[in-house]
Amino acid sequence: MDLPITSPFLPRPAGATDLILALPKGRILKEVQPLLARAGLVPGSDFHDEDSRHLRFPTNHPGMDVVRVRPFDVATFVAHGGAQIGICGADVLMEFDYPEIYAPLDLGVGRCRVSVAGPADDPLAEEVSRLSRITVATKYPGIARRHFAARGVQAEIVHLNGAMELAPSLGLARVIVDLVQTGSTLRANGLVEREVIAGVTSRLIVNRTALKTEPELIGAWLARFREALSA
Ligand SMILES: Nc1ncnc2c1ncn2[C@@H]1O[C@H](COP(=O)(O)OP(=O)(O)OP(=O)(O)O)[C@@H](O)[C@H]1O
Ligand SMILES: O=P(O)(O)OC[C@H]1O[C@H](OP(=O)(O)OP(=O)(O)O)[C@H](O)[C@@H]1O
Repeated sequence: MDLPITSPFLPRPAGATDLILALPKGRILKEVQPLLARAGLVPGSDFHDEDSRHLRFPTNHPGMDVVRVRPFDVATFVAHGGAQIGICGADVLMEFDYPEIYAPLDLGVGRCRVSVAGPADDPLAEEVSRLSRITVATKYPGIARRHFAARGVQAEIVHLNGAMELAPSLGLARVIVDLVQTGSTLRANGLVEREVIAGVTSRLIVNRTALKTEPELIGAWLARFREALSA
C-alpha cells in the first residue's frame, strides 16, 4: 500500500485530506527521529529549532502536518481527534485508558517500567496489602489507584509532575509510583523498587474513528511505519 510520492514541501493540493501526527517533545522525540526518517517523513520549517514558538509544522507530505506537544498530551490530542496519529509511551496510555485510542505498533524505544518504590527501611514494605490505605506520590494517579485497589488498598494520591523521589523523605507520601529505567534516580534518593506494575515502550497510536473514516490513508501510514520498524 504505497503513498503517492511527493516532493518536499509541495503546496497542499486542493482536496487533500489533512492528517495530523502528534509527536512528544523531549526524550522520545529524539529516539523516534531515525524511525521518522526511515518512514520518509521530514518535518519542515523550524521543527528542530527548540526556540521556535511554532507548534504545528508542515512535512514533505502535503497531506500530513506534525504537532509538537507534551508527552502526556499526545494521547489527549489523538483521543479527541485533533490528531489522527501520535507517538507516546505505554505509561501515558495506561494512565488515561482512552477507549478512542488504538495502539497497533510497539516502536521499541523509550523502554522503562512503571513501578512502586519506597524507602529501603520501611518495616511494612513487604506487607502493603495489610494496609487499608496508603499515601502515594505520583504523576500517574489512575495507574496507582488501580494498582493498589486490586490489592484491596485505597491509594491517597499526592499528584506531582516531577521529582516524585523526594516525596517519601519529605513526608509527602509513603511510596511513589514512577518510571524506572536504570534505577539510578531511585538509588540516588534512598529508595528501592518494590514492585513492577508494567513494562513501558513507546507506541504508535491512532484515533479509532479516524481509522474507520480514512482506512486507506491511515492504513498506508501504519504500513509505512511498520516497514520502517523492520528496516
Ligand atoms: N528514564 C526513562 N527511560 C526511558 N523512557 C522514559 C524515561 N522517562 C520517561 N520515559 C518515557 O518517555 C516519556 C516522556 O518522558 P519525558 O521525561 O520526556 O517527559 P515528561 O517529563 O513526562 O514530560 P513533561 O516535560 O511534559 O513533564 C514517558 O512517558 C515515558 O514513556
Ligand atoms: O531509573 P532512571 O534511569 O534513573 O530513570 C528514571 C527517571 O527518569 C524519569 O525522569 P526524567 O529524567 O524524565 O525527569 P523528569 O522528572 O523531569 O520527568 C523518571 O521520572 C525517573 O525520575
